[in-house]
Amino acid sequence: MTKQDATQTLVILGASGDLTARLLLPGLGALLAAGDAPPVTLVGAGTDEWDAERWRERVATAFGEHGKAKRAAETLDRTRYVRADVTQPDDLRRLLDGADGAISIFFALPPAVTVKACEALLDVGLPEGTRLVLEKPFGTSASSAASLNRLLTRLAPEERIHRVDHFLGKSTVLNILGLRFANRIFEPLLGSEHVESVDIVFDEELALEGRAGYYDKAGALADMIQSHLLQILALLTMEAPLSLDPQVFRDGIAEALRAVRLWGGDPKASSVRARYAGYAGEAGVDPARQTETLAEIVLAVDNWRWAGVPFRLRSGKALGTGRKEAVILFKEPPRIPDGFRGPDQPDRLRISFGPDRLALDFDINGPGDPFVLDPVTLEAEFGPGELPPYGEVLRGVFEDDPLLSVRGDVAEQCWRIVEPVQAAWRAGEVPLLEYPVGSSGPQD
Ligand SMILES: O=C1O[C@H](COP(=O)(O)O)[C@@H](O)[C@H](O)[C@H]1O
Repeated sequence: MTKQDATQTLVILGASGDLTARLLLPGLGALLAAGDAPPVTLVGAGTDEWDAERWRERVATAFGEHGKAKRAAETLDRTRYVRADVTQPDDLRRLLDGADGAISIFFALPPAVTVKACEALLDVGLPEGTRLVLEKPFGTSASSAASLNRLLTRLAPEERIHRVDHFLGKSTVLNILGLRFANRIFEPLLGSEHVESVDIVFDEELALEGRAGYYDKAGALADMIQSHLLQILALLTMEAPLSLDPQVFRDGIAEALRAVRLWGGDPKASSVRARYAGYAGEAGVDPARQTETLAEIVLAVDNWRWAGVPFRLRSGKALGTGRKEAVILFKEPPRIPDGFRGPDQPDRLRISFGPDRLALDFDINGPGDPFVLDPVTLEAEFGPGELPPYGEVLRGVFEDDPLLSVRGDVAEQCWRIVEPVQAAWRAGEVPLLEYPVGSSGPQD
């Protein structure tokens, strides 16, 4: 039997939630249609009173056209929904009874419920080889992440624990590795000798999209910066790994993040928080909570290569322009020969996360007068990856390959980095600014 023929059971805890419908099931559908997918038995567990037909319809809608592919159609035929309280061992036992082949349990749950479900699983006892797949946010602080890590290691070894960061399944994000480590031309320039600053920006036009229940408790800092943007920062700053072996590669990520601190150590000078006008009145929002919908922090990567280079990480919702890119701004040349005239645009490498594109901005002698400088841009399109990010994440899970999942110590590091900012915000040391919907964010 080949690896592709080995049956898998995917149990989704939190199956009636938004994440399952919006991202997880479409990702599964795409993976099942991709050709080399294993047969997957899908079990959905949630608190809603759904019958089998309602669940099947939900899965079929999320699969869309992919549902016609052989593997996806088989999954649709076999899928079942179980109404369950996933914090109760007896309910969990019922879910796992009769599971085929290797089991993956996906926790699409809020952090507090995830902890309770893991505690209940200790009572159940898991079949050998079970994988645990955990959505972000992984804990709510460095210490809660550490205690969740301790709990998880009582259930499964680290290599079977997949902490999901779907940005690590995005082809452009992964292309940072190819760009840096499969070419000679960029890597020698990446460091404090040549780089002035780095911006990692994920500005969205989207607002809450009916996700207030989750988002209002998380806020932009935890939703985007503590997780996704720090992973991008790690990929941009890590040293060349010896290989893409998960242990080696994730050691590199961990080492990069261990060097990260708040720029200047002062959250008042190095962070901005804001929310869009009208947010407090939206359905499901608790105005007393002071949740930010835009966060910005400046970080230092305090190691030999990057010391002195500020990294600005920013993400916001309901903005006028969806700007999603990492921009590496290079220093001015030491001297431009006398006699050159014209525009002097900064040299920049822009890695865009949607549309997936790479652009290099620099100056050359343009047409006409040879001593007049013209700005030019070299662009390359990446094209989409074979699978959407959640499809890529699930492929890693089914293949027992934790390469694209966040290791336990890394999750703790990411909280360690943002905690001084969270503490200063909670203490009211940094004002909560407001910005109009559709604007470019708070004005200075
Ligand atoms: O995880 C999240 O990511 C999305 C942005 O990622 P995308 O792949 O959908 O572009 C963000 O909108 C959401 O708030 C956050 O939870």
